[in-house]
Amino acid sequence: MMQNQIHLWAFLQGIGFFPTGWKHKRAKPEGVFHMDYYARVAQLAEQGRFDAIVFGDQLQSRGAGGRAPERLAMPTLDPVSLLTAMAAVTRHIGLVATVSTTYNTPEMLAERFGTMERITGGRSGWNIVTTAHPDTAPNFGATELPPKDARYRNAVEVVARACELWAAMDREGPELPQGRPVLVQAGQSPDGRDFAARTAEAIFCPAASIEAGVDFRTDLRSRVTSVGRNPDGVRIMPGLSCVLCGTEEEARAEHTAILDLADDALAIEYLSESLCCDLTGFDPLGQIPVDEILAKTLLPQGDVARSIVPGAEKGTPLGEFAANFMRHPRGHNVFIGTPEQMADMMIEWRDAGACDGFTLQPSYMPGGLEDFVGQVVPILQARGRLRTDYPGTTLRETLGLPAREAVTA
Ligand SMILES: Cc1cc2nc3c(=O)[nH]c(=O)nc-3n(C[C@H](O)[C@H](O)[C@H](O)COP(=O)(O)O)c2cc1C
Repeated sequence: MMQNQIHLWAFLQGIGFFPTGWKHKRAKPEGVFHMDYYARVAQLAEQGRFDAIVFGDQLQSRGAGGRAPERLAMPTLDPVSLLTAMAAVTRHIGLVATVSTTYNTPEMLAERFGTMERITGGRSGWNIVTTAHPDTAPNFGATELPPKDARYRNAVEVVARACELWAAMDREGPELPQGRPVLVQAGQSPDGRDFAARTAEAIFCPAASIEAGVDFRTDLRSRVTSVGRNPDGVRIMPGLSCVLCGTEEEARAEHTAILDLADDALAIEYLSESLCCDLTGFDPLGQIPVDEILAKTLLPQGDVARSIVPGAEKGTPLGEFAANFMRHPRGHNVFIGTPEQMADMMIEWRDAGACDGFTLQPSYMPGGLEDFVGQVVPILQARGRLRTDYPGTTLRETLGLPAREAVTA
């Protein structure tokens, strides 16, 4: 395997990572419910020699917080079905589906991923989440989510049981190509990191700076070591979005132009969604309605207060606050510059131990992915840091992971 290889994943949810990305002239929002769009982007990611494509899940009720899906263009398609369909038009790329342990039984999980594993010829991965959105509980006959520590305790048992079921399927034959899906995780809290350390073979995380990446990876690797696992058996893949142009100045102007595609209404919908509280009836020129938000939000009040009170104290109008909030990339790294500079940055992060690779979140789709594959991938390949072909047929081989470890509750 090449030295300090950069792994690449593609997070292709919706029409791009930027909330306004779907309004970009090179976005294709009309494609999001059509297979030819997904075929095209899957083949493009494979052409760029990405390890895997990842899709999230959203089990909460739609319309939460006043969101209008047609405006934000973030459709929720079932990730297992979607990725299995993408397998039919690709040959090597891995397919990582996010599925919750809180609202699925081990038997359902074993069946779905067992099918995906066989149908994709060993390219399946499971991004294990416990579901954090409070609007989900009513869809499953409950009033509230279980507390986070209970969700993670349950997740350990669910994953261990699902692994037993895959082992049984494998024994009964025909063998599962990888024995089980590659196990992926995306939790950030101490409970989430401990869970990842016990189970995950790859981790999708935010890291806004190289220092944040080094801190996260160092912490995770030490947690992995302390449970007796090999830290080299875990790939850490922070999110990375980008705006690329021929010069840095042009890229900055393009970034501003994309953000400026938002109007007050879109920004307030996005804020409503993020705060789990419908603000669409409030005047964009009025004050931030702190008391109403804290009374109505479904999220922990302390977290919400931390994000809105400083703006309210400065007297920032609601519309302006919402527009600024949209510019904040949820803790992920957004690179703005030339393709050469982006390749330099990626190599620097990898060599500093800030990551094993990146989860690309194109700012708009499919144009953002086309630019990355056409302009950055050849530079990384020319510098010997990105593969020019796949090493085998399974996702485990592509990730260069060591032999599977047992997962026990
Ligand atoms: C990059 C990233 C992607 C995530 N994707 C999903 C998802 O698709 N579905 C979901 O229910 N949770 C998702 N989560 C949420 C986490 O799995 C987790 O439930 C949440 O971060 C709260 O747990 P924590 O406090 O341990 O981070 C994601 C988290 C991160 C950091």
